[in-house]
Amino acid sequence: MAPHADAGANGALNGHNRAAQPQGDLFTVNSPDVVYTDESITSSYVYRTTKVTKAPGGNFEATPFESKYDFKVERGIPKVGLMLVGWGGNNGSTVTAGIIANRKNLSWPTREGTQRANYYGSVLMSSTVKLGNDAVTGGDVNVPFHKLLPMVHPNDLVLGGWDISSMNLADAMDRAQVLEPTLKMLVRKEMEQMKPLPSIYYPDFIASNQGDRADNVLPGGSACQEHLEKIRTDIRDFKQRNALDKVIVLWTANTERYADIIPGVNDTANNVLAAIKAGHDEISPSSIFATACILEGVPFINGSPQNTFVPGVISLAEIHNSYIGGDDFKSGQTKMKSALVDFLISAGIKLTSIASYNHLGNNDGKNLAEQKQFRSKEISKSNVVDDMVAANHVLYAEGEHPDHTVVIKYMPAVGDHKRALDEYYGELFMGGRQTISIFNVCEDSLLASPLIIDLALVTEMMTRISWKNSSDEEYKNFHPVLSILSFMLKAPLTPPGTPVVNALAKQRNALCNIFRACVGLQPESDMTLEHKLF
Ligand SMILES: NC(=O)c1ccc[n+]([C@@H]2O[C@H](COP(=O)([O-])OP(=O)(O)OC[C@H]3O[C@@H](n4cnc5c(N)ncnc54)[C@H](O)[C@@H]3O)[C@@H](O)[C@H]2O)c1
Ligand SMILES: O=P([O-])([O-])O[C@@H]1[C@@H](O)[C@H](O)[C@@H](O)[C@H](O)[C@@H]1O
Repeated sequence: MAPHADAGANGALNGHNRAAQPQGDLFTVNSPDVVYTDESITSSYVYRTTKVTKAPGGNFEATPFESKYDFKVERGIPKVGLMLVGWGGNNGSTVTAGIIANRKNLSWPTREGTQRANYYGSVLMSSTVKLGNDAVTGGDVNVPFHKLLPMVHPNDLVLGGWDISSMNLADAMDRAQVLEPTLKMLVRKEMEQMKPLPSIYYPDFIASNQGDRADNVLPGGSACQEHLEKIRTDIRDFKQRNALDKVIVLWTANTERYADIIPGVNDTANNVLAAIKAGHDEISPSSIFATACILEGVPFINGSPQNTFVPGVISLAEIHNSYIGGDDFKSGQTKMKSALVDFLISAGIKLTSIASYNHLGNNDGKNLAEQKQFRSKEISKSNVVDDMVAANHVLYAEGEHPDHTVVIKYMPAVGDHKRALDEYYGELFMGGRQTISIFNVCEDSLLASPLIIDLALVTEMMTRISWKNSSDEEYKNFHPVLSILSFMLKAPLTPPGTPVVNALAKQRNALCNIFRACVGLQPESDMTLEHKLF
């Protein structure tokens, strides 16, 4: 166990902080509201908001409001398995190779010189957050995001999963054509031993052009209880075989078509379970995976845009208090959009049209070449500006919004190196016009793989955080729908009836400030009054 924390800069560590820091903690919070034990960090937190009411005359009345919450974080770092659905795909094989390369601290020759393994593109592993200001100099003190709480390190993730293609992960890595041969050589031996489990394959849900790789499928061509039970067994076996403390399942398989919402079939938890038992053909493979995970109490995250979480699956997650999250990794073109649109509109510039075109040549692009699968992606890529537009009624009247079009074309020649071309067109002061054109080569799998890591690590961290109203006795989980994951996702799933936030900065702030609250720290306001009030 690490030695006791040194006295803080002001030498004022109180008795609460006497517990030794477990290996890896970068800081302790010196506050009577934060208590450290070897097992947990508990904090009493005042959550300050502003309640707004509309006065009779039409003006608003703003009232500061305080809620008192207690948070508890389990400090012990568990042994975690990450099971990927679609493990043999571009993202699955790339993230696997990346974790192996980091775990072994590999470096390899490239035409630009020696490249070292890294986790660039992971907000947790490669970005920092402001902890506070140096008590002596007043300068900002920034710490790695993943050091805010005692998080699992991605190097320690045990990887497994399923694929309808039987290809081992080394050959899948070759098929993906994402990584340098010099790197592939260094991880090939370990990846050759990695073979995806056979999976559920209902041809109607993904493009017909995917049939040629489906040589690793469970028998039976539509929803059935046997498939549900097989996936549950696979999860339990993987956990037991690897002596894991917990498992997380993440969908990075092909984009499915939307499932029709059918009363009596997938509208309630019981109806979904009954429909699976009856073999109803409108239950998708991804919904079966989600149901299996919920029944096993294993978090399930959807990295694709389809409506895996039909109402009945969401209800099932609520009943079983099991975490789900999604949808659709926010990796390149849309991530840029969620930042740029927020910047432009919050700067008072009236965006009037957004044209988003891209072409790519990987298997994802091949699957999206069919209309039903493209439609799933078009929906997730189109709704990302809604909250930012609706928040600015100075620029936009009720119901008014920019023209917005999304085009995706399959061009095999460019492989995983997706070309995104965007035009943002808007109105300026006194009738001026602005045109912003962006040409963005998004390396699809190299951008998505770190998001898989962030989604897995944040989800696992949430399983070790509980909360209660300060007046309550019992701690409890957050709501089963993990909207805290939104920074990594195009179409964030939120608890029923709650608003969707797409603005990238707000999403990152929410993630950071919730983690800060778990150790009793208020949000970083950026007011820096200490540098203004002289
Ligand atoms: N930048 C990105 O790569 C990015 C961004 C956002 C979303 N996504 C989504 O992530 C998913 C994966 O992307 P990718 O580039 O790795 O695609 P990919 O086609 O290379 O990989 C998908 C894998 O899933 C497998 N598969 C299909 N149906 C399956 C099933 N029912 N069970 C198990 N495996 C199944 C396929 O055989 C394939 O190996 C896609 O849905 C894509 O839209 C990708
Ligand atoms: O995240 P992003 O770059 O906006 O969106 C991407 C799409 O533009 C691309 O066509 C698709 O293949 C990827 O799966 C991803 O969804």
